[in-house]
Amino acid sequence: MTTSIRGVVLERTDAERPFAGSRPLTVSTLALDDPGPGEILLRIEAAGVCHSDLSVVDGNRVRPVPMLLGHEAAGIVEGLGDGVDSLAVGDRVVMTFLPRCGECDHCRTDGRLPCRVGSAANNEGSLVGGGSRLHRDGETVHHHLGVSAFATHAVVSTTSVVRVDQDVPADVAALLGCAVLTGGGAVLNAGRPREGDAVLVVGLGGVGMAAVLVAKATGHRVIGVDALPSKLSLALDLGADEVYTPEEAEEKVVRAPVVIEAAGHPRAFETAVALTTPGGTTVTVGLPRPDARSSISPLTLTAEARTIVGSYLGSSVPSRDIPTYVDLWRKGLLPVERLVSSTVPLDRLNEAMDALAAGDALRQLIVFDTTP
Ligand SMILES: NC(=O)c1ccc[n+]([C@@H]2O[C@H](COP(=O)([O-])OP(=O)(O)OC[C@H]3O[C@@H](n4cnc5c(N)ncnc54)[C@H](O)[C@@H]3O)[C@@H](O)[C@H]2O)c1
Ligand SMILES: [Zn+2]
Ligand SMILES: [Zn+2]
Repeated sequence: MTTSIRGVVLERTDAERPFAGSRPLTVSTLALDDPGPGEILLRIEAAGVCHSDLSVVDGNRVRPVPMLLGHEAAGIVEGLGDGVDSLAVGDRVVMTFLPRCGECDHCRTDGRLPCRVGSAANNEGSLVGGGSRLHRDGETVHHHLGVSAFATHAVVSTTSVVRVDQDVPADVAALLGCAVLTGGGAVLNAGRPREGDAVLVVGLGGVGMAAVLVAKATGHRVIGVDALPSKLSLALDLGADEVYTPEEAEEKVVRAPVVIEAAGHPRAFETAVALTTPGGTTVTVGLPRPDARSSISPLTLTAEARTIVGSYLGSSVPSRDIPTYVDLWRKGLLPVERLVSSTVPLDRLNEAMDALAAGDALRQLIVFDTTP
């Protein structure tokens, strides 16, 4: 059995983006297989547009095509595969972009290393159960990061989701799955600021701004750095204490003991290291092109005892960390919904990618008609 769905498929990568006038994303009707053992069928409620989707479109992250994009989303469980007893039909879940087997050597590092099994499936564009559940006119369409949420429905592994209570609205739940887990985890799991430490964030998109919110929610002074003045004023609105362009920050010798790089640009990584105080930690979250190279002096690490930490999915264990963010949100300390800069219909995804590439958006959210 299959379900007929509507979804946004990337037909080919588009290195000419932005503003090339090319339209590599099309809305297609696809056949979605029933969930297999350990899998669930979800009705998607809301999905955010992240730079990691754009990076597949522009070829910076090389993935197999055709691929149904979207990896930051929330949905309602509509069907259960064999052996699924941890979830019930009607549950709301946060989708996370790295399935977690919970048993491999990487999963035993408490979130520091991305699950081996999940990473291998993500690189192939398949589900951890093997193969794809998405087809179009007899052709296989690949999954994006085990999620593929730019669609009316999805089939995913239960290891890709975390259940949340119904009081957490769909827009908040969606953003918890990538921006908040990644930006928040970069601060709490990887940067680990001590009481009184300032947190500096380089790159104030959806992920960096989530880092700003989580750092503020946990009592830290926050410094925001971005190349775009519009992002600096937004960061002040969201609670940053000070904001600078990279040039201003270097000129004024602004420094912090925990610095998060969330830009995905080699120059931003250099800025992040330069703005880290001696003895401090630079956490790099951005995913630049594979051939990108940065230049830093090894001496700034040795003689001044700095640490550089890489962090994927915020070094998170999603089932442990999402409830923490939900608690902060319930207390009014983490206004996740403020990361939504606009809502877009499914058939405007090409324009949404252009807006993101131009720096004109934080999180653009696709919302679906949720009447059953
Ligand atoms: N590690 C992970 O698990 C993970 C998860 C999600 C996203 N990402 C990556 O994190 C990065 C940020 O994602 P996003 O969705 O927030 O992107 P975004 O495009 O919304 O934001 C990036 C921001 O960086 C700024 N920027 C670019 N170059 C800069 C520079 N040299 N100095 C200062 N600021 C600069 C841009 O103006 C923009 O505001 C991307 O590379 C994305 O692929 C990583
Ligand atoms: Zn993402
Ligand atoms: Zn694992």
